[in-house]
Amino acid sequence: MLLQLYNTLTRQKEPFVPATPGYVGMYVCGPTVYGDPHLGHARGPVVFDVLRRWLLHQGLQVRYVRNITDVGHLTDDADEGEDKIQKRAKLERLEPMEVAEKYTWAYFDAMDDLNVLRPSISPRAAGHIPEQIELTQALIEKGHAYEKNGSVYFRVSSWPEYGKLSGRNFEEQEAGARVAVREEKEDPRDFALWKAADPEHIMRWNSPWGQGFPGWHIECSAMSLKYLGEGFDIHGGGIDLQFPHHECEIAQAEAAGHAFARYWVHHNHVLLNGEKMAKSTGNLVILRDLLNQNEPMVVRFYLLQSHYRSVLDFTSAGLEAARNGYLRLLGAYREVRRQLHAAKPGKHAALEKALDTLEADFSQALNDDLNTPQAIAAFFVFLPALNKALADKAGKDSLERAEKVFAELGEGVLGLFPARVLEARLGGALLDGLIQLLLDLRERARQEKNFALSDWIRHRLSELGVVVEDTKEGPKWRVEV
Ligand SMILES: Nc1ncnc2c1ncn2[C@@H]1O[C@H](COP(=O)(O)OP(=O)(O)OP(=O)(O)O)[C@@H](O)[C@H]1O
Ligand SMILES: [Zn+2]
Repeated sequence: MLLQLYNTLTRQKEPFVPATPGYVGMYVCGPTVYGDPHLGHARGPVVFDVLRRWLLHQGLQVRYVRNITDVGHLTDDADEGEDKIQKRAKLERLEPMEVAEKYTWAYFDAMDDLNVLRPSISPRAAGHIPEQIELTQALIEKGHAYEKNGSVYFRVSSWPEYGKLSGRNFEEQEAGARVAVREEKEDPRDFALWKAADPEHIMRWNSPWGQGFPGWHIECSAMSLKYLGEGFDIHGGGIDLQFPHHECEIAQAEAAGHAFARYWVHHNHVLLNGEKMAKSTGNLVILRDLLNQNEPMVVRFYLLQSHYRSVLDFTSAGLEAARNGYLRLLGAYREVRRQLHAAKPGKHAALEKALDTLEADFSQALNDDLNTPQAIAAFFVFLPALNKALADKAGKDSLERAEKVFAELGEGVLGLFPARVLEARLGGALLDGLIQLLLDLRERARQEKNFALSDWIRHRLSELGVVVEDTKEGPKWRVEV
């Protein structure tokens, strides 16, 4: 395995070696489902989707867990404020779980449109309360957590390694705990594992410490360990989660005696007007609007055109440029598929050579810390040679190989060419109507026993990639280009 990944924990690129040969366990922090996803929410899922697809392409088996936070994420990261979902529920006059359900599906729908493979497991925090209580109990037993007035806090002073992921020193950790430091905490850096529920708090469960709800960080430690086991391979998320969220996840798991994630991969932010796109500030582009107004693959292509560790400042001009680039690649892929129908056997030397280069450059790019812009660039370098070969009416063997490379790398790994896009019926109702007209003509020719004409119509359609099948219900057609 030649993949090098930048590991936030060691602050360097490292060769990726799975803990168990042949298998990869990967956990990515998912959304807190209290509002419509924005474009920023799509970046992580798309980037980690390509990582997952690249690992699958190497023949590895991947278990990919991406959680849904439906409880415990407060409006203030420093353990204060209201539960984000409960707050939204009051505004929308819904049950908190109705809010969670509504926005979970909005998120999943957007991910489907973006051709993001569904996770192997999408665990919900509210469905894993016993696991979170158990981990909290283990931490109390080991002296790394304490109960106060029905809430439980992690005792940061008992865990010297706290700070190793973010590199934050003592003062900087305190700064993270800024506002309204609760008097019941021994140390301002301590963070909640369990919170006692105020009388008006709706989302509450029984626990050994009375009725309450889990802290935000504990769900990810509990659920990743449950589904991926000790010392699992990759943990991902946005860089805003490095501190405190991921720092706390590590402390909770390791202080309880578990080996935790080995590679920490963090993607950078999508910006709007130079500021982080964020729900809480309203500085955002709603993902659904973008997907309705644009071919979702253009949005995916746009996200992959920058390296995941760089910021991506969203502009309409940038999206427009991505559309042009994407359509050039898609057009070339479609033309390969179209010419395949009529191609004669044989190889095209220059195309073969260009394919060798593309495959080598593509692998090198993705193995270098998932350099998707470089991998996409390899396709653009390939285009002139491909277009020349198409103009030359290249032989079928080479065209088949070109098609395979588009299918396996362009769709299989980058996820840019789902069947939906390849088979899009450009022209919609008019095209449908015209094809139906030709099929009706063919039917008439057959009734008049003019089989030469009916076969000729069918043949000409098939040259255009329209495949006609005679069924009991009459002729059916589909476009294969
Ligand atoms: N602008 C952004 N660019 C990239 N990733 C983002 C952006 N905003 C949020 N994320 C990522 O989306 C995931 C889910 O975020 P979450 O729903 O928990 O809160 P949030 O949306 O970040 O809240 P807010 O938008 O108010 O900052 C996290 O991994 C986070 O890093
Ligand atoms: Zn998490």
